[in-house]
Amino acid sequence: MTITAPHVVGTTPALAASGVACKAGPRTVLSGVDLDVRPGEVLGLIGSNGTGKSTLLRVLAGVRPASAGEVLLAGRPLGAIRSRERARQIAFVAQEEAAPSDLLVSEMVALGRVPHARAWGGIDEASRLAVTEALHLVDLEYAAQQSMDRLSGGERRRALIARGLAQEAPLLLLDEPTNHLDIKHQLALMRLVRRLCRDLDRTAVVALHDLDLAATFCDRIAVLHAGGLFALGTPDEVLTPSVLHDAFGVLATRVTHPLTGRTHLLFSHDEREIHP
Ligand SMILES: Nc1ncnc2c1ncn2[C@@H]1O[C@H](COP(=O)(O)OP(=O)(O)OP(=O)(O)O)[C@@H](O)[C@H]1O
Repeated sequence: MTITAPHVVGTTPALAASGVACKAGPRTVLSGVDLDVRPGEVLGLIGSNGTGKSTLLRVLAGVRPASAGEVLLAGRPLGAIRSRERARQIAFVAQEEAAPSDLLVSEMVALGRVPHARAWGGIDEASRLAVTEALHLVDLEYAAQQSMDRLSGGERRRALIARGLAQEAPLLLLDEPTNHLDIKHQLALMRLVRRLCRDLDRTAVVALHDLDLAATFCDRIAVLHAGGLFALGTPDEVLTPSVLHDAFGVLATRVTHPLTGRTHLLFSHDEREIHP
């Protein structure tokens, strides 16, 4: 498999996992995961259903303990960082979250500012600006004064992402952020993540099912399969017919977009893998 060197010479990884394992009850879901996330990169996390993408993101975010191994945040053991400090450093947007329905959208997004708030302090000007900016970035300013329970599925998703952006944390961990989004907002969101990392010193790990989005917007891609890290490398290195067949059981063909010249993937079933 294409596993690139785990250590980045001369640069402390923004996030590093070494030998990470995680159990769900008695079952080991993930084991032996070694992964460095380079400052400023967008790292895609792909794999078929149940291969542990969400589990790994939760361990990297510090909201689920590893059963073995260690996670380092900018060189510091994650477990040694207090939760408030961690929340200033890591914005984690989970795959599914029941958004509080009795809040206005702007109030919900302002929850992202809690790690920055002073005790007993109200929302300050910096936080107000961060909330407005986050809503603008996800194209949801128009809904700021709406109740959360009035939002569509895609709007709710964008509101939760806005809450993560309002945290202004250098590390973004996004679990299938494009779920529920229409194609325009999927592309806009991934372009935003790309821009935040390239221009604004953020680093992102993004679990994705859409392999074309992963190919287009990620610097590197980690493939999870069979309880571990199966492949890691640039999209060209990793999104090969061979890796995709092993990891997803499908046949993949690379095609060149006639207008952009970019490589895209077409998929078909491997007849041997189809179950009646
Ligand atoms: N709290 C839990 N209790 C029991 N099993 C769990 C728990 N959390 C995760 N698992 C199991 O761990 C495995 C990995 O789940 P996880 O949600 O990390 O996969 P995933 O790659 O994110 O899947 P998907 O693509 O479907 O979102 C699955 O088999 C799941 O059933």
